[in-house]
Amino acid sequence: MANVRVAVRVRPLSKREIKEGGRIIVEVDGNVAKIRNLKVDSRPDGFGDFREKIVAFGFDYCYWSVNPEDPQYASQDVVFQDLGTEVLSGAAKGYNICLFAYGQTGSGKTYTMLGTPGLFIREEDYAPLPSSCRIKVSFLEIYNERVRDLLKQSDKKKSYSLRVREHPELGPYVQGLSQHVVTNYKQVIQLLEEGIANRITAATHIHEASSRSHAIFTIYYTQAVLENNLPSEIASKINLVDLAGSERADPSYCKDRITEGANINKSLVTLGIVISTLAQNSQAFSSCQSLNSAASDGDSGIPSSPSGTSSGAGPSRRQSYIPYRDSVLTWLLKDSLGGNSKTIMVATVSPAHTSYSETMSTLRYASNAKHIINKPRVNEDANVKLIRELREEIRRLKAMLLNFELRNFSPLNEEKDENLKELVLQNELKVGILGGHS
Ligand SMILES: Nc1ncnc2c1ncn2[C@@H]1O[C@H](COP(=O)(O)OP(=O)(O)OP(=O)(O)O)[C@@H](O)[C@H]1O
Repeated sequence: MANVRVAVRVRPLSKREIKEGGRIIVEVDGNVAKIRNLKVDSRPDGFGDFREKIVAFGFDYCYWSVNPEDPQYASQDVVFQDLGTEVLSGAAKGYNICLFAYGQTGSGKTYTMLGTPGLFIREEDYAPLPSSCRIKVSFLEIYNERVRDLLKQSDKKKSYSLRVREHPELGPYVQGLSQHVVTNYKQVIQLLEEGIANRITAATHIHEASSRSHAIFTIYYTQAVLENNLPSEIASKINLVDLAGSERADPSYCKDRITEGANINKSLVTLGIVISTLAQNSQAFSSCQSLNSAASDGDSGIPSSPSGTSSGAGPSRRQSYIPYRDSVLTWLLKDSLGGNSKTIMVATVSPAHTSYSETMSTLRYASNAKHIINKPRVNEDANVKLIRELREEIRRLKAMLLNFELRNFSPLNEEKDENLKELVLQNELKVGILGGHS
C-alpha cells in the first residue's frame, strides 16, 4: 500500500498580478507551504477575528518557482529530478503511474505537466526505445462530461462522443480511443504537441474550452521479460492528467454559467468528493488498524457500506461508498485514486494575495489527497507469477525431501517420503502445463 504523494508548486507572479500590485502571501519552508491572510494581518492584534494569520501545510515536496534568483528556486529540472524520475522508474518496474495537476486557472498546471522543457519526455531522450519495450500513446479530453480523442480529428462533432466502458479485469477504458505506436521519444512529443494543438483549436470554437476541459495523456508500456526462463510481459501505463481550473469546482461559479449546465464541473466536483471520501476511509482504516492489528490484512478485510456512514463510537471498519461513476473523469481515474496505481498530485498555486481563497482551497484539497492510500502492484503475467510460486514450492519441497531422507532411513517413514515426492511431482506437472516446459 502507498499513500498518494503530493507536491505543491508556486509559480511566478503574472504580469497582470504585478500590474495589480500583487503581494506575495505564499512561502515555502522545506516541505511546508505557508499562506498568509492579509485581511487578518491588517487588524490590530486580529481582535475579534478568529481566523489564523498564517496557515501551514506539510507535503511530500514543495517547489518555489517564483523567482529564478532565489537560492531555493525550483526549475522544471528540479521538479523532474523528483517527480519525473519517480514516474519513469515506477513505470519501468511495471507499476501503473498517475500524475495529475490540480489548481486554479493560470496557476501552472499545463506548464508543469506538459510544458517545455517537458517534465516526463525529455528532449535528450530522443534515442530509439529498447527493442524489448513497446510503447503506445493516447490523448483524450473530457469536456462537458463528453470524451474527445485529441489524436483523431476526422469529424469534430462526432469525436466528442466516445463511450467509457469497464473491462472486468483492466477496469474503465474509452471505447474507440486511438492508440499510437511510437518507436522513439521524439514521436511521443510530436503526438503530445498534436493533441495540445487540437485542444487549442477546439478552444477557439468552444468558448474557453482549455481551462474547462480535462486532458489525459496516457503512455502504455509493454516490456518483454524473461522470468524463470519463460517469456513474459509486464504492462504498465503512465497517466498524465491536466485538470480544468479548480475554480470550476466552486458551486457559486457554476451557477453563474447556467448555459453550460451542471456538467461543466461535475467531474471536478466529483473528484473532490472522491478524494475526501477516500481520505476519510484511509484515516478511519489506519486508526482502526492501530487499535486492532487483526485488520491489517489490506482491503480484503474491509466491508464497504453504501450508506457512507460509520456506526458506533470510536473508529469503525465501515468504508464509505466512493462515487467513481458519478463523473467521467473519476470513472476513468478509478485505479489512480485508491486502486492499482502509484499516484502523484501536483497542486499548482499563484503566490499573489488576489488569489488567496483559491490558493487556500487548493492547499486544503491537496492536503486531503495525502491521506489516500493506493494499492499499486507490478502488472506481471498471471501465469508467470503462478509458475514462479510453484517453482519456489518445488524447491522448498525438494529441500525438505532431501533433509528427510538423510535423517530417516527407517522403512516406517517411507510413506511420508512418498507423499513429499508426490507433491513435488504434482507441482512439476502444473509448471509443465502452464509454461509448456518445466
Ligand atoms: N513555474 C512556472 N515558471 C514560469 N512560468 C510559469 C510557471 N507556471 C506557469 N507559468 C506561466 O503561467 C501561465 C499560465 O500557466 P498554465 O497555462 O500552465 O496554467 P494552467 O493552470 O494550466 O491554466 P488553465 O487552467 O487555464 O489551463 C503561462 O504563461 C505559463 O508559462
